[in-house]
Amino acid sequence: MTSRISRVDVTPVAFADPPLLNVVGVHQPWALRAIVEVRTDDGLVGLGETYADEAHLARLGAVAAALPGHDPFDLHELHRLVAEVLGRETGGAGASFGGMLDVASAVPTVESPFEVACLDVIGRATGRPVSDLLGGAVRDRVPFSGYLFYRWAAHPGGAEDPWGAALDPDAVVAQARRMVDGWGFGSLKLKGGVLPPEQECAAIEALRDAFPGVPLRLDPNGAWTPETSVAVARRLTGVVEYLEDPTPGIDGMAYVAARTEVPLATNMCVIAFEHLPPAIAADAVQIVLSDHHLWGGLRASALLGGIAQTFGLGLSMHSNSHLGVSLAAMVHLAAATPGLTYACDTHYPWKTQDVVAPGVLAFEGGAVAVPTGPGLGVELDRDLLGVLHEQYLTCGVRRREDTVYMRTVQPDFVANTARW
Ligand SMILES: O=C([O-])[C@@H](O)[C@@H](O)[C@H](O)[C@@H](O)C(=O)[O-]
Ligand SMILES: [Mg+2]
Repeated sequence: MTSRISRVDVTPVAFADPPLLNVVGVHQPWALRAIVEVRTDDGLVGLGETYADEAHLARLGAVAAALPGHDPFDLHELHRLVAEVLGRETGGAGASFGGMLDVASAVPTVESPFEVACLDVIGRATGRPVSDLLGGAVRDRVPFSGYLFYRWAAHPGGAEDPWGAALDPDAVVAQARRMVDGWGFGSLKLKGGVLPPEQECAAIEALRDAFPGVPLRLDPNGAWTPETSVAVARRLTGVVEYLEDPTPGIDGMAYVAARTEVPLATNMCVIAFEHLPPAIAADAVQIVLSDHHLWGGLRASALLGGIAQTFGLGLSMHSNSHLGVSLAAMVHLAAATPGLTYACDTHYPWKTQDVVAPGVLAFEGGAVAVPTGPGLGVELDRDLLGVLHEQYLTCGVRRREDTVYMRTVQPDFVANTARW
């Protein structure tokens, strides 16, 4: 008998998030995610994880309601169904995530967690890890970079966590030390766009002095003008392995790229397949950060890997605040993508709660071993899922709003890109 999808659950969850600063503001006390469970009539359950802003949740719910009766192996049909449901529900509107990432079509972001969950089902049905379904793992451990943030010691009115404030080079180095000692990261990324570029360059130079030979990245999320970006690139030539989104847009990045030897990376101006031709034609970026949540799932991200290789682009991986289901999916994808040669980003060390049972995903030497069990290789802990869902119900946060939250502290805060 062909297995059919019998039920799909989408559970919004909230987990405590520290006050991490970025160009659009500051992380709220709660980060939201949605956990997708695809059940089949032969008793399998596949997992996916995605954003949980209200509008996204409504779209996920509409697709979840349409999935029962469909074949979990038929991923082309899944794509067609998502496009049909969203066309009906939203007229094909785009979507926005966190004030930084705007996509012209919501289809890829909505399709992604269902595709991951179906691949988890297929892996469980066939007894093969998801990395095998993507062509096979070319590495058995996936290296990640330590993701450093400028941050406050505590949320307004909240308790301090063990990390403390980080608003100058010494504190950034101390944060990096904690990341390297605790997780073993062999490369470091600083989220910039928070302080004037001069101060962020000084922090990178302090990291270079404290961690000689460790690859470094700076990502101001488009906070600088093209001219400022060129000046920063000149200063940090030979210091950073790449500059990520120094300035907004393909044209701005192309202007900078033509004037520096420092490779430019992006998870902002190339976030969908239609952005690749103009970016490649303009030679705007040398490295694309893939992200299966945004690009339409694991197979679409593997396709991106192939296109990147064809056109000589490097490949790295983008992260947003996430839990263990996403980490497992990221690890399988990175393991099965030969051209993904840069350490992946992850926000994982910043969270203190999860929904997956501990044990499978562990950082050793800054890398996570690729799970070898069937599917994603991780299981939901239903008690933890319940706790994080309850937190969602009571926390009051319904969408990521870094700028709105920042204005509760600094009313005149302006979240403008290219501000310096
Ligand atoms: O978590 C953050 O504040 C990051 O700034 C995130 O929103 C970005 O999407 C991301 O990590 C990036 O690399 O641009
Ligand atoms: Mg980035």
